[in-house]
Amino acid sequence: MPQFLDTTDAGFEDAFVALLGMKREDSPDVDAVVADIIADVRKRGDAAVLELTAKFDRMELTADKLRFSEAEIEEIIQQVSDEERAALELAAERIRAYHERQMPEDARWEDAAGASLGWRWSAVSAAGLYVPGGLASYPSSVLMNAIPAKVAGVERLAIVVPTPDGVANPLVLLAAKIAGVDEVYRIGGAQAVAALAYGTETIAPVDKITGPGNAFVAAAKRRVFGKVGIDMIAGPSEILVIADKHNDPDWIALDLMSQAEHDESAQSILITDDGDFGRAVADAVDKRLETLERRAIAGASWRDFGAVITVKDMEEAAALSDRIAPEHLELCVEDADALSEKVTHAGAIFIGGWTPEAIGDYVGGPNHVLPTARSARFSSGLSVMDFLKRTTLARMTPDALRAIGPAAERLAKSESLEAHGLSVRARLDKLNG
Ligand SMILES: NC(=O)c1ccc[n+]([C@@H]2O[C@H](COP(=O)([O-])OP(=O)(O)OC[C@H]3O[C@@H](n4cnc5c(N)ncnc54)[C@H](O)[C@@H]3O)[C@@H](O)[C@H]2O)c1
Ligand SMILES: N[C@H](CO)Cc1c[nH]c[nH+]1
Ligand SMILES: [Zn+2]
Repeated sequence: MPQFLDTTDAGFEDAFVALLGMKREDSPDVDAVVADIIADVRKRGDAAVLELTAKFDRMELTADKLRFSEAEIEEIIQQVSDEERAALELAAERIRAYHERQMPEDARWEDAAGASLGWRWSAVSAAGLYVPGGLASYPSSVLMNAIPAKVAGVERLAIVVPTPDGVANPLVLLAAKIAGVDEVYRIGGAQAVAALAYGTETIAPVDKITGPGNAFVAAAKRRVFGKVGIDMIAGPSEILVIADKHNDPDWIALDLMSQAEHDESAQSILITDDGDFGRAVADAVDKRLETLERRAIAGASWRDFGAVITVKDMEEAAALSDRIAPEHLELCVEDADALSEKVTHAGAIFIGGWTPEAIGDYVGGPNHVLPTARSARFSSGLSVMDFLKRTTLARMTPDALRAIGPAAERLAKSESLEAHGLSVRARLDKLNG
């Protein structure tokens, strides 16, 4: 059973704070394991990656097999049906169209002092894209990672994807081909993140690592940050549904289960202003869990991290939602647009009862790589911006230097940085003859 909370209960605040603080993806145990894995890959390169792949993905490889060859890819993707290919192509098209709109503009202007100022965007040179593959396989995550990178103009795209027991998903490889990925490596977990960050004999290091993954992947990305850039912490999935009693409890139950089935560490929460409706949804979940194929994972996640919270009204629901800062927020209420305006901290909002979160996972257009574990308070879903850097531009004319140079000299003196001040003064002296 998930937790049942009611904001009118005396112990609500403590219980809610405990819910927010649940350790799902940054436990010290996970971090210690990950620290050792990264150190091992840094020290022993391919040899460590091969050993760890044998251990965690039950696959004996040699270094020359770490990367899928072109010929292998072409052979494996023959297994994809026309229907699957069409669905992938539709998804790719919609994701590309959405992300093309995100491209920012360069800027250059002259200000009142006569200085020419601006900025210029440029893509990172090489990106490593993590595609999960442990408990489920994610061709959709190939598209969600690679398409924004391509739109941004990244030159080299390298995917890492675990293939447990050596079983490769043909759709993952086809998605990589559709999106224009250059290299695909059959490795996963912290060892793959370390290989991308530090490089090995066969894997050249990248500049930025993006993509979702389980707790080990999330911890590894935290640890390699600084050596490379990372997008965000996109760990075990989460959904918060705010729903009133006018919904079908079974639809809401399925929406909650859609994220619970990703991982035992996933989290699904329902907030409703009707306690009886909350119970009905929980009953519907139990019923669905009897037959759901992934009931072991979904049931564990629902039992350990799930919650049904009854609130007084939707204002209170929005306030609690902002404290949770969920990865996905579904608003299944009468005026969903109005309620969405009241929410600030969420990775992605799905507005109205006709928008199941799963549409966003595949074909909506927005990215499904989203911040988890309350990091939506300060980060956003994957976008072209994650693959771009902004370089600022400044050009002084003699008049501009005359106008603003003395203030720079004054501030340099105040900071006791003599050479700074002198570098300006030398030019001003020249201008003053
Ligand atoms: N937030 C997002 O945007 C988003 C999107 C898609 C998926 N996800 C999440 O991605 C995750 C995918 O997880 P997954 O497990 O299916 O695949 P994964 O590829 O993230 O993890 C599999 C790897 O984990 C490593 N691993 C497993 N057990 C380990 C252990 N005991 N010690 C060290 N390493 C270990 C192995 O190396 C294995 O290759 C799920 O949590 C899902 O919810 C999140
Ligand atoms: N819901 C996941 C993000 O948390 C993304 C995904 C891919 N496939 C299915 N779901
Ligand atoms: Zn999903």
